Amino acid sequence: MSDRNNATAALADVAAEPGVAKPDPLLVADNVQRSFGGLHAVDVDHLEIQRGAITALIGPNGAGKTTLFNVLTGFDRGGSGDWRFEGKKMSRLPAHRVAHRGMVRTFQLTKALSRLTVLENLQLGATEQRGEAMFASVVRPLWRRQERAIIERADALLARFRLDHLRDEFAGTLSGGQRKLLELARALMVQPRMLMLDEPMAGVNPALTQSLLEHITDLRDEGTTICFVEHDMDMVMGTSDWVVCLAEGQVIAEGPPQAIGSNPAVIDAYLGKQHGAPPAEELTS
Ligand SMILES: Nc1ncnc2c1ncn2[C@@H]1O[C@H](COP(=O)(O)OP(=O)(O)OP(=O)(O)O)[C@@H](O)[C@H]1O
Repeated sequence: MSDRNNATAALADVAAEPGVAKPDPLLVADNVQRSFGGLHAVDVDHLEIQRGAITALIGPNGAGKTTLFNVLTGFDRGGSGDWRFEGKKMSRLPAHRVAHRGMVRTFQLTKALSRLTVLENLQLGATEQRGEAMFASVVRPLWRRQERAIIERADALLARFRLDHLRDEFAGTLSGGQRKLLELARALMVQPRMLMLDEPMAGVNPALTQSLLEHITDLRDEGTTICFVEHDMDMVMGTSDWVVCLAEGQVIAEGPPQAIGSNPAVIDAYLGKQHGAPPAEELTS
């Protein structure tokens, strides 16, 4: 049985209901809330993410997907609630400690990072997420050993993602798809157990789409749990084992991709919005 079949089989008996329990959850979140002034951007009662599966987080523009990612990964510490990773409390830990425990999110390449080389981006990915820079800088032999290990890992990832020929180029010169691969490689520098991908397909040309999809499913097949936010419904339907739909901060539906495409609450949520609504036929295709 392929790993996608394994992940799908593990979820086969799970009811398609918001907040439903999973057989082997890696992440369990309760009462996660984040408001901006009077706006309840995130208000999730209960959410479980199945270990070893690819979970897509969908929803119309402004549904709260990115905010939920930011709160769970410690990049936005203004939220409240209780969430556990491997059964251990993670709520309100700073991002580097969340990453140290194994939950890492990707970031779009910023202007500042564009001025670093591809290799430097990966080196930074290894240290910033670990929060060990200060300690390491006073223990030089240890620092040198770590630095060598970091470069070896970076080179292995560059080869894996076929970016090795771009190792010493400025990241700003990369194409949209190559940037996405670099973002993925940066996150993998710390060998995460759970990868949170924010719009992995945005700005990727069709030539690189398939290769990016294969990298993501390979990571799942190697045992990494993946959760991604994505507007591209082809990717959601073609890649995910489970889909969670947010609207106005709440989980309004979840289930296997085929069931979500025809779920009336999901179609209503998209059609009720002026922007970011995929046509109904895209949801059901
Ligand atoms: N820093 C902020 N200050 C004020 N409001 C914010 C802030 N961040 C997000 N919001 C608001 O919270 C709501 C949820 O935004 P969020 O970006 O999480 O949605 P999303 O589902 O990721 O949307 P999109 O698909 O368009 O990226 C929106 O109404 C947004 O305007």
